[in-house]
Amino acid sequence: MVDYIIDQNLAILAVNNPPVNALSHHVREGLVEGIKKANANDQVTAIVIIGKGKIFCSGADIREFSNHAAIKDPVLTSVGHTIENSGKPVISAIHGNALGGGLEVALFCHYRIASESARVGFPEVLIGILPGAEGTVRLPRLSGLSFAMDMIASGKQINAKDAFKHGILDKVCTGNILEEAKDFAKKVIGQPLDSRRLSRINVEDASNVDAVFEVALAQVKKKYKGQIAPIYCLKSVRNSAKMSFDKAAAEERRLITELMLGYQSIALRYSFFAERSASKWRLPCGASVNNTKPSKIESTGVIGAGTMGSGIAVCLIRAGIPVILVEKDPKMLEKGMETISGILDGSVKLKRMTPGQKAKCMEILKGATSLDKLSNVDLVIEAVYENLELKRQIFAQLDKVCKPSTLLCSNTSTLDIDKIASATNRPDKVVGTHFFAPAFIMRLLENVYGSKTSPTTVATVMELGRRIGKVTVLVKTCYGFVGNRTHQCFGAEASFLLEEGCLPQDIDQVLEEFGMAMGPFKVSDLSGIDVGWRIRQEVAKAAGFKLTTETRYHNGERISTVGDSLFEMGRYGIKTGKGWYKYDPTNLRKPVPDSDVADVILDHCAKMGLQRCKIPPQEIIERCLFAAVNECFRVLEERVAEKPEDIDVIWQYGFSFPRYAGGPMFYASQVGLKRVYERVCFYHEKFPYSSHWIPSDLLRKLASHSVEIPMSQWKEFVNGSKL
Ligand SMILES: CCCCCCCC/C=C\C=C\CC(=O)SCCNC(=O)CCNC(=O)[C@H](O)C(C)(C)COP(=O)(O)OP(=O)(O)OC[C@H]1O[C@@H](n2cnc3c(N)ncnc32)[C@H](O)[C@@H]1OP(=O)(O)O
Repeated sequence: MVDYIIDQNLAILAVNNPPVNALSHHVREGLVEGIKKANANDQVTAIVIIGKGKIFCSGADIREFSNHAAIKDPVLTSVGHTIENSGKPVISAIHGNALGGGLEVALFCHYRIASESARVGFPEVLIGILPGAEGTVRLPRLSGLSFAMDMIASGKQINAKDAFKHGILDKVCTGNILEEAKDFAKKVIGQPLDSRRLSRINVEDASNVDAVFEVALAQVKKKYKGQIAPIYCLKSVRNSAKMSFDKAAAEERRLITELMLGYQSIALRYSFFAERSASKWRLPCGASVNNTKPSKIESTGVIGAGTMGSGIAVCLIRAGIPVILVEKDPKMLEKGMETISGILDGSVKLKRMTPGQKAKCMEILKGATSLDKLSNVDLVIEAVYENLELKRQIFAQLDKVCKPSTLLCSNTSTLDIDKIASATNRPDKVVGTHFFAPAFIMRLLENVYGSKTSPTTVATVMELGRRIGKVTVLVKTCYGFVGNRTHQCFGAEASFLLEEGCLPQDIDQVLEEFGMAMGPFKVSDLSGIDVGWRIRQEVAKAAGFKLTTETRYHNGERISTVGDSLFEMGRYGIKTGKGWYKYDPTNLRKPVPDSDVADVILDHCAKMGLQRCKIPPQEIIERCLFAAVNECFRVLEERVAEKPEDIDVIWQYGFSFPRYAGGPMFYASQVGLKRVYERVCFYHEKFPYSSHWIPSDLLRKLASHSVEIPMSQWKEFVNGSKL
């Protein structure tokens, strides 16, 4: 796992642990052996540590952390001490990335050089820990306190040029990194090493540490609300200036141990792997990412120049994929093109894109008013409003107009893909591509297969998601798919809580304190109360009844229409300056609780004869989350989602579920399924008119076991395969 190569008078230690050169046990062993061997060889005058493949080193092997008691010697700090104490100079030669423990290895070395394109960083905070092999004690000795606090607490990666500027690197190389490392090594042979050993030098500006810490702490608390690790990162860097090197390193060890055993880090490590596992799709027929090739997509069409269509077009052109945007009303088309241009202008303003890049994007965007213009594209995404008949008409027409190989995708957020596909003669090439609004910002893409969608079609839209930078999850068709179907239960309970005693701000506050980026009523104001109203009207129409503000039940199912009263008052949310909250036109980001809304709610309750009472925060959390969790288990049971990780990724990226709480499925696993099941049964008894409280069979089966079944085994209980 570490290749030992002698090249003239140099020993080259090449870390060889694909795919990302993580510091697994054998790598750590190999580094220690290599350093010792090189020191014992009189012919060797200097040592170079380099990574094989595309990367220097991605850091500690995160998988080892789940069984940290079994982490075998040598641990990374003793590897590092062997490197630092080497009597011969050790140079790290960085290309690709040096992350976390990988950067720590470099900081143990006497010299660090890197390719121009290399990036370095301490992403540990993103998995809820801190750099635990003296990174928090060593970095400030090179870069100063303020920079170290920012870099470690944010987890951001910086490029080689910036790393050089901040003292982390000794040289930025333009040529072959190994050749440059060899030349560099020859120049430093024989030079004294003590001043190059970071454990022997002091932190500059140590006297300022408390002031620097307070400023950084205030920023971190605001930016990473609710998260523990960023604060511990700052504390550990502060220690580096207040204590001896050895004492600060021992404290760092104590802090990382505490973090690693904590709930947030366990959830964040789970989230890291869940996100990666989502891309490993598999269909019930056995086709999977490993055995199915995507088709080539070189041109696309997007139908509908409204908010969604424009947003989707931005995602495609930003990735260099040409788009024909079709909108039958020329004025709407013009407006859509302007919206797209405006979105890209925003990116230029934020320096996420140069004006030249914007111009290139606009060059590959064409407008059209007829579907005929899509005859030759490889893939079409329909993004018209949510109406099954309209979508079926469009798909039937596309089937006639487009070449036989064109994939036909719908951005429907709820409708059955099979019903759309059956309007065509190519149901194998019909698939759902459900973007979340605003499509050019939200990273989630929920791809939906129908009963006839082919593996190649699935592979193609999964690959398209990757190409446009989305976190892409595959699910099976059903009403609302995974995201909206499970989130609807969450929203329904939030509305019922309004009818029983809460105000919007009470519910939002509790759920924000739980960790949601925004409570459901702030989200509703942002997305538009009119949008929710329209969806509810469509659903009622499809179900054959008229929904009014008087409706309380349909088919024995409780319905809350309190939001519809706001719609009727023209309170659509931020866009009208009033919704669940009121907004000062000069500060639309700040929702202000509105006594008029309280009056509407109280009035609604009085009219409906609903008794109000005080509802404790714990009930708010349970009602919203457990209702969703129960539905998530049903989704798993019906194999709408293939694995619990897929559901959690959808909630994190679609509904801002806090990553440090994992997702509804992970959360349920931590609460304990027995407890979750008991509470679902309790609410089912209390609220018999909400079918989302009917306990899921899968949840019942799992909860009936005397020991908790690990998440990785839940799938085995689907379809009665295990009892
Ligand atoms: C109880 C107390 C005990 C205390 C013991 C404390 C000991 C502490 C000592 C040292 C501590 C050091 C801390 C660390 O170093 S933590 C790790 C920090 N590093 C990271 O977080 C990097 C994470 N990885 C990435 O950001 C990316 O993977 C990247 C390296 C940029 C590559 O990206 P990309 O090319 O897009 O590839 P993927 O992300 O898809 O990854 C490919 C596969 O590799 C797996 N992977 C990646 N990094 C790691 C890793 N560090 N450990 C294990 N596995 C890793 C990833 O899951 C993919 O796997 P698969 O293909 O199976 O999905």
